[in-house]
Amino acid sequence: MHYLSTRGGVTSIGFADAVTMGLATDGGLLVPAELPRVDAATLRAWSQLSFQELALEVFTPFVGDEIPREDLRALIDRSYAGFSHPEVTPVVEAGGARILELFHGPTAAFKDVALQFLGNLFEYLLARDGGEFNIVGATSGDTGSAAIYGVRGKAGIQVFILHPKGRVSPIQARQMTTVLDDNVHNIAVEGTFDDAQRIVKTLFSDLPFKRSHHLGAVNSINWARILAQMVYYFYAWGRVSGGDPERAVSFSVPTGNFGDVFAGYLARRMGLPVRRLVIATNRNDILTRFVDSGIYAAESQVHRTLSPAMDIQLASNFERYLYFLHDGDCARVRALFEGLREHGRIELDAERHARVRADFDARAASDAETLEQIRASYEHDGYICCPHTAVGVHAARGMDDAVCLATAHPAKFNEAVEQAIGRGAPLPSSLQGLMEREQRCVDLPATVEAVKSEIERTLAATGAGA
Ligand SMILES: Cc1ncc(COP(=O)(O)O)c(C=O)c1O
Ligand SMILES: N[C@@H](CCOP(=O)(O)O)C(=O)O
Repeated sequence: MHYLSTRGGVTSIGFADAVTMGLATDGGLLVPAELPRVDAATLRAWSQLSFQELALEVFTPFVGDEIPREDLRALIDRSYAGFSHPEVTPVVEAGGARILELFHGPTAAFKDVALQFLGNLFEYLLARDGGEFNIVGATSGDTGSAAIYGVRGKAGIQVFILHPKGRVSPIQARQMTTVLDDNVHNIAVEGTFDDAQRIVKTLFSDLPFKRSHHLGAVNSINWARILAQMVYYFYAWGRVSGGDPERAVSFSVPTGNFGDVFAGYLARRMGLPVRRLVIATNRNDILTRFVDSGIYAAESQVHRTLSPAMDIQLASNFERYLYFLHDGDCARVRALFEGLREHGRIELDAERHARVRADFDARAASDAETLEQIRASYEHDGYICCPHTAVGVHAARGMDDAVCLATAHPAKFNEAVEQAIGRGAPLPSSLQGLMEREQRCVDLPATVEAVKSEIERTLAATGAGA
């Protein structure tokens, strides 16, 4: 399998290079040159597999012969051994909905599904090919801790995680800042998640800096994130349909950076029987407005909501979707992003807009609706969902075939949960004792220069880097 950039500046690299490159060197995102098709017989066979066996089958065509099958199997097994549920991502009937629980990993959010694998993959590639990785990532709360848990203590890897100061939940902040391994470096920036993401993308676009400091990406700009997140769509479909290829299901996906729902979109393009894909947003509803109007335009500010991990204006993976929407026309994608930079908007013609509406439904939930959904699910049978999950369950109301993605454990957001139902969710053992532990984090202004010098200073002190 070969990978290319959505903007055309990278035309043919292999899987390992795509994973280590992260953001494409021309500023675009890497996508597979072709998508394998999954036929009805394969779907039937896959529906019988365990999560780990299924991951091996889904990954294989994308990895090609770059990693021997037994090595890939071992990587997958190691990545999911630490999940607390034997099914890894079980589907449950709860709170009056059908829920795909994605929070049974070490940091209690769906990011673990991909980042446990990516951490092990980085380690494998380093052991095989030599070198080092200095990972730089931006987080609105969950990617950060999942990345840190994916690579903490791993030789040859340093990880720098930028989070927006005061804009992640107290538990999310502690999950990151209480990890004191020497290779973990937390940076709280005075700004929003979009500021942090812009800084990270700027560093990756500074090719001399990227190359000399061996930067690696853990955000969903990294293709391996999308690949690993596709697996649970196939898994959930198998559990719900019993493997009947005639039976399509819908998915409702709480959305911020567009990585998760994009993984579902690709799974459908590969042949997974998906009826509707619902983009569920909070008040930061650029994607909902895009589906409704065909116009992608950020508002003047990011709104603080009860689902803070989705307080995002510009969605990273939207570019990958535009690439597929324009049938792989890289010049067109490049022009659209130049237009976004110059005029602050992308506007589709009527024909493309109709295709978007065929690809997705989109609904936004206010904080009041989010609280009301947490309450309704709880009153149904005592099931507590996190506010992000509640946004997705709310968006799926009235759909009888929907699987709602539960993206985080509710105890990570107990302030919102308490507001809704008057009590918090019990803390899983992985989240206990965090508030009492020692922390390490530096505060920085939201500028590229400040972050760059902090990375250089830290790498010089650790003896890693250039
Ligand atoms: C709990 C939670 N739900 C949903 C999302 C949205 O996922 P995505 O960014 O892949 O759209 C995020 C982070 O982005 C998250 O942390
Ligand atoms: N909500 C995310 C934002 C970053 O998204 P990613 O999928 O691109 O890593 C978070 O929790 O950090």
